[in-house]
Amino acid sequence: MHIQRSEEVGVPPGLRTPPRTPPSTPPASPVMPRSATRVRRHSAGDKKIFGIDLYKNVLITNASVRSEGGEKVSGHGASSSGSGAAAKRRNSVFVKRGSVSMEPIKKIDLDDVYTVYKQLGTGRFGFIKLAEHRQSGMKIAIKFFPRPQTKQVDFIREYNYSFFLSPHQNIIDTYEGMYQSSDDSAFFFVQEFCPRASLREAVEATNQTGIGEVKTKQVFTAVMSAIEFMHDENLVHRNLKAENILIFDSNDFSKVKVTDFGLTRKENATVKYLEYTNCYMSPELCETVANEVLTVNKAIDVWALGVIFFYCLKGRFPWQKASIMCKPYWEWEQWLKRKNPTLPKKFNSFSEKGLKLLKKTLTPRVKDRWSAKEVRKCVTKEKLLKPAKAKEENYYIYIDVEPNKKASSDRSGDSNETGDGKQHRKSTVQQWISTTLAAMAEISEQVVSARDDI
Ligand SMILES: Nc1ncnc2c1ncn2[C@@H]1O[C@H](COP(=O)(O)OP(=O)(O)OP(=O)(O)O)[C@@H](O)[C@H]1O
Repeated sequence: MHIQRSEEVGVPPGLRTPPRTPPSTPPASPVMPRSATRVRRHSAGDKKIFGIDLYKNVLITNASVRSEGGEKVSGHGASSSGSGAAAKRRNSVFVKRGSVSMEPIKKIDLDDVYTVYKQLGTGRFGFIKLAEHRQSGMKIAIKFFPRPQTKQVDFIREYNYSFFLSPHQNIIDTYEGMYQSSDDSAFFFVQEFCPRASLREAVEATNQTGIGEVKTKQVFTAVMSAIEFMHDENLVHRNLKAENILIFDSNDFSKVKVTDFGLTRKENATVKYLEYTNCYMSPELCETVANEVLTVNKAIDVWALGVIFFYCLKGRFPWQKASIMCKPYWEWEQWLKRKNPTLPKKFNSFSEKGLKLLKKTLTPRVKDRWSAKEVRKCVTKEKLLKPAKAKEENYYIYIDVEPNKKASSDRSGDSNETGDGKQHRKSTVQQWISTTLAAMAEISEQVVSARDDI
């Protein structure tokens, strides 16, 4: 299936759609991103159009990826088992060979088409370089996937999600075409270049003060539009982080786009967990052991959004890892579970609604997490921080604690800590140590039993 581009409005010369059959000579130019066509922007109606056209293709790709030995996707009934029904389904997939998702990977000599400049970023799976399209002089970003480390199916999947999500105004534009360097060293595809910075760099530039409420609202309006769009289509990004949010203008943050769809999967797909954690990962991800199979859930993205929200406003991360072995996380969890009456100090500057957003995104109970829509409503409509004067006060103390403990917890924000306060703090640390030790013992038991299962 190919989406028609009858009117290629505003396309620079030389950036037209390529012929559907692969040219015998290397393409003279990258081709236009889907968003350069006259595809109307994100609205309820558009989603329907995309839902039929775009995502059928993404599903096809997923199915073809499955049949080539990729991960299993539950919910669509396909498997690589080779049963009669599955074979039939695979056939129907291959009938679609003329579709964009099945187009060939073209081998080109990079230097014939582009002048490649500096590296813009590196990730776990590849690297991005700034380049200039020789024919048009246009600056573009090339995403490289080194071979042989990158499996072809992973490259095709990422290209397809990136390309088909491109029409959304808050998602990076990906130009049509999958390529392979002539020396076989890498696969690559081409994206629009973001000349400014990622959200990570923007926040780091504030020296741990955060980008403030106005810019946070701007960033979240854009990001939530993209994520709501993906979630409505039952796609989960799975790698939301400040590095993957690109800011095109550093002054008012009016153009913000989400990138990196390398881990994007359909909701309910089953994936193997790899031994890797970062500070955006939810506790259910941090708790898994290597090679454990997980079901993809939108709540993974919602947790990461909570971390990004905190990061934007505070200029630092709430914790390194959402595990009770990480004290800052443990303290937050204890407060959420009402086991500790005192809100950790780093959350004091949030307004009642800002704190509610954190409670409803950074909750270990997956079922209690908000939807992307609820996050967007709260961020865009509510006041997120307390007025500057009130920031030092600690309003959020649960009242259902023993009276003698309450006296000390009320004063926990004071620098002149009393004996009671010190005692309380000491017992909190002791409690954390004993919980951590117990959890470590439990986890090592789980690891042993997981190995025994194999
Ligand atoms: N179009 C672009 N323009 C400018 N910079 C970009 C662009 N795309 C990505 N970058 C920068 O390069 C970094 C790495 O890119 P990307 O996240 O796509 O790689 P990755 O290998 O998928 O990384 P990860 O380890 O997160 O999976 C990004 O964090 C971003 O800061």
